[in-house]
Amino acid sequence: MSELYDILVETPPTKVILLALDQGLWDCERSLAELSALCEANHMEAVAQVTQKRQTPETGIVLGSGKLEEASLAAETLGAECAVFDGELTGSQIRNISNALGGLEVIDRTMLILEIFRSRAVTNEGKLQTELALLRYRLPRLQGMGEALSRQGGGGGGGGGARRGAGETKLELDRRHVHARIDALAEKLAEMEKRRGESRKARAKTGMPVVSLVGYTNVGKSSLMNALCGPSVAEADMLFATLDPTSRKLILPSGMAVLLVDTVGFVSRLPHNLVEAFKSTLEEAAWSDVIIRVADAGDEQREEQLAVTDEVLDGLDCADIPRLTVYNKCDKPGAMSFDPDILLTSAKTGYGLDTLLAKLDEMLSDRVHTLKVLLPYDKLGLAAPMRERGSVQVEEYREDGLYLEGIVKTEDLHYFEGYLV
Ligand SMILES: Nc1nc2c(ncn2[C@@H]2O[C@H](COP(=O)(O)OP(=O)(O)OP(=O)(O)O)[C@@H](O)[C@H]2O)c(=O)[nH]1
Repeated sequence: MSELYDILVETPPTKVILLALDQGLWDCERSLAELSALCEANHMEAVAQVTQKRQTPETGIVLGSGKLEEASLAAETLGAECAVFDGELTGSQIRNISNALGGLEVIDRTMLILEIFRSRAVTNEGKLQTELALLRYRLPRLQGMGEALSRQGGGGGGGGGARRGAGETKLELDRRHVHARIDALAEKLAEMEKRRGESRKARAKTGMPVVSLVGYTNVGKSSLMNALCGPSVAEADMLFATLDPTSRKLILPSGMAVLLVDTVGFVSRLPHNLVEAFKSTLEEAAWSDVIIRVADAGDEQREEQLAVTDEVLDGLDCADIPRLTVYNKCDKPGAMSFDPDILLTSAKTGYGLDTLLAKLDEMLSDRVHTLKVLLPYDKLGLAAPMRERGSVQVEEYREDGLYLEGIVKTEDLHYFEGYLV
């Protein structure tokens, strides 16, 4: 993150012009608003937007030549250095549009999202995955792209030349080199994926129930995590503040300790290669005991977004994991009104957080038991499952042993048979 903040402080945002083709397939205005926020998240400022309503794209240049002339003029007048198209473009479309705009650099929505993911990646695996996704997407589009993206903080971090490819200009990006880099990245990632599986197994052994927060970007997942566990995860009013899953320990009212996992936020029309690239990140959700689907109570599209969230989760083999829906940001003016059947929360004011915790306790209740035990002094090791995977509420060293009152996981119950009080 510090790298990003340095860039934000040092340089003014790159001015860009947004281009969109409105075929009536989705809410174009809303999509452009999201694109503008994406630009902001990548240190770019949208100074104008040019939209054309038409059923079929113009051959080669997508928008009509008159529209592109209009865009070219607006870009020149407003000092835009780059045009961002709200959709996916092929390599030749990028070249053609760039030519029609007098050589202005052209990028597309997917590239922008991939670049944001790359610059926000925290873990080594996240960095490699994002670089791989970006290189794979850029490879057939090398010509026609310029430097606006590469100026947004390429390089740095990620061990030696590990990230050079993603930050270079088109001239430096020799196809052969990119191919070799893609192969090397894919190989390293396969290795890491294997190790990741092993660490998941290790986590499963610790036995703490896992609860993951999933949902669209900016709905307040990191804020909820902070409000529930105390501050520590970076939070920003920009998209994609979270790239890698972050886990924190959360103590429920019953005393049960759970691992709360924050996952990467979804975006509308998530590019296919991006889903692939982040599959292992989203798969965290598949390893949970409970999935909390977070929606923005003030967003009109919340139900559609929840449906997309479910679709993605279903593709990740999560069908049998209980889901809890939380409508966050209920403090916002115009948010949903109170309904006893709906779990409304505000990470900002703390409203509903107690109910959320109680609900988690209820959903996980069959996972734990409350016990009173007296462990003889030669059996003190048995206290470990209660200390590490449950919680100790009363602890007294007595003449005949250690007296404990607390919570243990159901699968640990057998350790205490024979010592119950
Ligand atoms: N009014 C209000 N704003 C909130 C609430 N929760 C979060 N926000 C704001 O919403 C913005 C996004 O919050 P985050 O917690 O970063 O959202 P996220 O879902 O983790 O986003 P990604 O990391 O992009 O997936 C921030 O500006 C928060 O301050 C809330 O309950 N009420």
